[in-house]
Amino acid sequence: MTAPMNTTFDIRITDTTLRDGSHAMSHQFTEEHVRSVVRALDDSRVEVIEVTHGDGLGGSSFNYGFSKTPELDLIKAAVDEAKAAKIAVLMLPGLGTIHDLNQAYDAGASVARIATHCTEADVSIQHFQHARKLGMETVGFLMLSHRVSPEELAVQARIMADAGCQCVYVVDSAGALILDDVSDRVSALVAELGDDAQVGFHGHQNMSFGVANSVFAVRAGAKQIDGTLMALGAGAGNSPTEVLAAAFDRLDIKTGVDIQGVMAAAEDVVKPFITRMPVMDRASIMQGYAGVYSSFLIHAERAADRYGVPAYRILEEIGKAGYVGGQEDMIVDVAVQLAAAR
Ligand SMILES: C[C@H](O)CC(=O)C(=O)O
Ligand SMILES: [Mn+2]
Repeated sequence: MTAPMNTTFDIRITDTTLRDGSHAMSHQFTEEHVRSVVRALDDSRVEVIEVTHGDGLGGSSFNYGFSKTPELDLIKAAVDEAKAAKIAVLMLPGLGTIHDLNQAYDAGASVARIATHCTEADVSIQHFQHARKLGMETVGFLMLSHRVSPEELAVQARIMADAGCQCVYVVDSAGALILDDVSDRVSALVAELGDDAQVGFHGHQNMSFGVANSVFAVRAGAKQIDGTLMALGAGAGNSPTEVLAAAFDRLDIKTGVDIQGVMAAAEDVVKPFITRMPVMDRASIMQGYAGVYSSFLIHAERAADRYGVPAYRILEEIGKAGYVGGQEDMIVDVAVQLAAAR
């Protein structure tokens, strides 16, 4: 297996400010945003930096929201700026294609992170095979991992690993998992995958458990952990990279990250350009509580303004309906029904 990470450290932090943070920025990142964030993260020895539209390669669209700057230009800028860090891209099969992956690879991206709903790992098989053929490091994202049991999740992780995935992530897309929920899922994946692939964890702050859940993940055997500067990300945001680095250091879990560097990156580089600070408010807490995909927040807020119904109510109904990523267009339907029922 190609070594997915530097084994000098206990775990590897991947920063996804420039991908998950794209949701909170309504996909309006500029080349200058990318260059300044990559420079700061690279100087702080963060080993992997993800850069893509919030919904992955090819995400810029009417359904998901148009990017201000073509993502290939952002990826090229990141590659140009990074001295040591690897640049990662996310793709959701179907939304992004193998053609998009080839273009990202030609632009210099070296880590392919392929994301599927937690029950649909089989749609990622050809993408992992292709990414490995290109020589890219591979990561699998099992989104909305709270929706299935640890055992069911492990079956899906096995599908990804057999296809060539080198690290399968438990992705808490809704910020719905709490402590043991994370340990149980990570442990199940570690037991299933053994030496065949590592396990990672990607957290959201909707119920304020991002960092604590990441600690539980590491204690259960996770080797890769995601964060974003200033928590910039979908819903109430992600586990903040600067807090993860500091907390892991206090727990003597070695990450290799310069803590002062990422704190400065959050405060001096990212905070000034944030247009909408991620917060734990009624709507985002409801996402965690009702198990709703964090990326739905901005869509629900827009529908709330348009149809005069509260965003938290729209999200509550979406939780009951069990919608998954890709069903962004259904959010308007829910708002219309709530407005009609009023
Ligand atoms: C495409 C999603 O935003 C991926 C992700 O970060 C999550 O599910 O969480
Ligand atoms: Mn996310």
